[in-house]
Amino acid sequence: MTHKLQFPADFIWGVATSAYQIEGSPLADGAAPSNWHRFCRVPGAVLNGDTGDIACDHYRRWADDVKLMKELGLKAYRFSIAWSRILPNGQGKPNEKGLDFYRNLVDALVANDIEPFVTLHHWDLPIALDDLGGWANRDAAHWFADYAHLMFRTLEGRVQHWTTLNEPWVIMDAGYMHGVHPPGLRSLEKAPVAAHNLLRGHGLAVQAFRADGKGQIGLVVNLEPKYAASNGPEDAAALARAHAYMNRQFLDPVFLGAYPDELAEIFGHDWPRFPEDDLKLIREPIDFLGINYYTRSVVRSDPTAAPLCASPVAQTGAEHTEMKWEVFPAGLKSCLLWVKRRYGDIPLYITENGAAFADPEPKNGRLEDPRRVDYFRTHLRAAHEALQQGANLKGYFAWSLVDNFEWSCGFARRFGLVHVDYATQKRTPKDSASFYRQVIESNGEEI
Ligand SMILES: N#[N+]C[C@@H]1[C@@H](O)[C@H](O)[C@@H](O)[C@@H]2O[C@H]12
Repeated sequence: MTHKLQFPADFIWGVATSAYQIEGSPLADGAAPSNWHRFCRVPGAVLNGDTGDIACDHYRRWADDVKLMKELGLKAYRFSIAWSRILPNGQGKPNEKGLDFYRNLVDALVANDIEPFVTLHHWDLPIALDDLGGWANRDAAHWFADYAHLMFRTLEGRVQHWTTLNEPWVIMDAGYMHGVHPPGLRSLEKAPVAAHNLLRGHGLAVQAFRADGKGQIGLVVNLEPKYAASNGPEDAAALARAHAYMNRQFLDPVFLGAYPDELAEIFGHDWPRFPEDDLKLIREPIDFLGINYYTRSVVRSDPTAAPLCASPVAQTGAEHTEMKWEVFPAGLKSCLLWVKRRYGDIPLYITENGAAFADPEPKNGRLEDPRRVDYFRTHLRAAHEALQQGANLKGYFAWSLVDNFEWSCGFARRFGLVHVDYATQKRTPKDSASFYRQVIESNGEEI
């Protein structure tokens, strides 16, 4: 049954991808390897030993993919720029062919009335900078700001919506705390330093944008609402720690100018003392916030799970995706309203929302994915409820345009509205793509 939902007339409907996950050709036309190009070659790092060497071959098929976006009726396209195509050494002399790729992509999007939303950094750091310590090096903030400034000038007037970082929490947690992303560290000492330098880089890039950019600039964070497993004080304290570590660690400094107190408790003597000027820089005002939402988690106190001492409690009776994430649309609404209550009426975009399910193979040019259709339907309804309750929501980007390289899961998890046959690179729109096209055409009425 469809509901007649009214979204704002200027609501933006799009899809999202990222460079390393779809482009392939990581060393083409003067590009240098990224940290992910190297990390994929660490035995056991990526399921089935998959790499982004080919991925969705988007670097070569970009024009056809823009045509596909047009056919799907998309109004906006969120994508990231591969830093190591632009600055092979991470800094210094730009690679003109790398700049040309993104100039051509953006021009094709604009020519097809598809609004480009550009993410400057979606995890793929030039290997040269990784070798200098990556985000644990305080200079990383300046390397990033210089790269950002170059892109603002290169795409000036063609791109009106920029975001600095995609999910800095994942870069910190997966790359520096748990070692499952590059640089593969498990360091209580370096993780908070990397997080802080990511935020400093964000602040410096925003300052560069204010000086030399046009349009709007924001940040993209992943939010996962936390629910206590019981009403007991221990689980409440565990929830507070988990919530501060994942949901407040980046937003409190950006919007409130201070880190959550819980982080000093979590990191203990490894929690650094940060210069006050840093926090002033991090608080550079932004124009909008991007929220990536996938699921929620229920947490309990767990003294054996240092340093957070909080562990997730499996919701066995609930529906889950192939990522083992609970399908929980209400969490999207609570995220949007929590941000408004805590940080004010900042314009919001849902910059990623989607699900991996065990899709069948295409048959006669069609692929039925009812669970993904239902995932989008229930989450769009939750987004609409948040809008009705005052969320300043400006747009929605489905993750993802195409099946793609799902980081440490390789190609074993498919999130796309469009199926990719990786042997032939044939694209086949799934039923969810048709559903989404109707949603866009009706501006949300047909949900
Ligand atoms: N996993 N998963 C799907 C999706 C990932 O593919 C994106 O690159 C990230 O921004 C975010 O984690 C979400």
